[in-house]
Amino acid sequence: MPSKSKADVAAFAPQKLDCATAPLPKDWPEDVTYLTDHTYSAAVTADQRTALSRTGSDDATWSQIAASNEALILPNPLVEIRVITDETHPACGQRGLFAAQHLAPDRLICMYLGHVHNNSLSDTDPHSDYDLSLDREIGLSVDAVRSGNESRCANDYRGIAERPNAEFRDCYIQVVCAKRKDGMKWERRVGIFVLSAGKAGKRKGGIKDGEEVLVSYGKGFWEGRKMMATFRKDEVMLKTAQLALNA
Ligand SMILES: C[S@@+](CC[C@H](N)C(=O)[O-])C[C@H]1O[C@@H](n2cnc3c(N)ncnc32)[C@H](O)[C@@H]1O
Repeated sequence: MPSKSKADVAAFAPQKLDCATAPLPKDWPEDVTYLTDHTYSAAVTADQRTALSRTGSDDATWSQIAASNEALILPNPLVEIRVITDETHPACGQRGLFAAQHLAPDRLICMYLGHVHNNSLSDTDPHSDYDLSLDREIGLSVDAVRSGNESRCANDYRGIAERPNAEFRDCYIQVVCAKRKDGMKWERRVGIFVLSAGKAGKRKGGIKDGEEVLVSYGKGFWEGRKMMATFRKDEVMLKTAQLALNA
């Protein structure tokens, strides 16, 4: 297993979360199911599921997140979803994710939850803007278009700020497992983390209370949207993608 950070493992106390009774975050979209954990497509094989809890040589440095981590409380107390009303914001009218308190460098903000599917064409929604690779080697991604948590509201920094203040990072999370002696196992997830302070400490301030949490989707995301917009003759989508690419 990867090395454990003391802060992450000190207070292990698995939470039993109930989707049906968990209160929804403020401004949660009505047509999207709020998830307390991933759901899995029937096309995901037992081997792929098992591979998610197997560790490899590249992941020795990944954080291990205990079930007691504050970012796993529902709704997440570290962030708040807001509908953006600022007309200069490129995602005006949509939602964004904002810090509800100061967030220090490297802190886990939230897990990227959604429907885990395999990367075959038949199990992938090509129109989803919420699909994130979980593990390329295992061939799994997580799509939050119809179900997810606060993380699905994180916008890309382009056209909003000079640079991102957060990033998607691979990690392990403690999950309950009746088959194991100790009743738990580590399973891989992707989380949104505050960027590290950097060697020169330029980002040591982390994310301020009230600041928008901004990640980078990567240039490929916007190039893909540009291509789709051209194909669909969707002028608004094309303009947004071009603006993001120019930013
Ligand atoms: C994962 S969602 C982010 C949350 C989204 N704003 C919402 O309300 O659900 C991705 C979509 O958000 C919008 N978006 C995110 N970052 C943007 C940016 N920098 N400029 C313009 N639109 C952005 C785009 O419509 C994109 O397809």
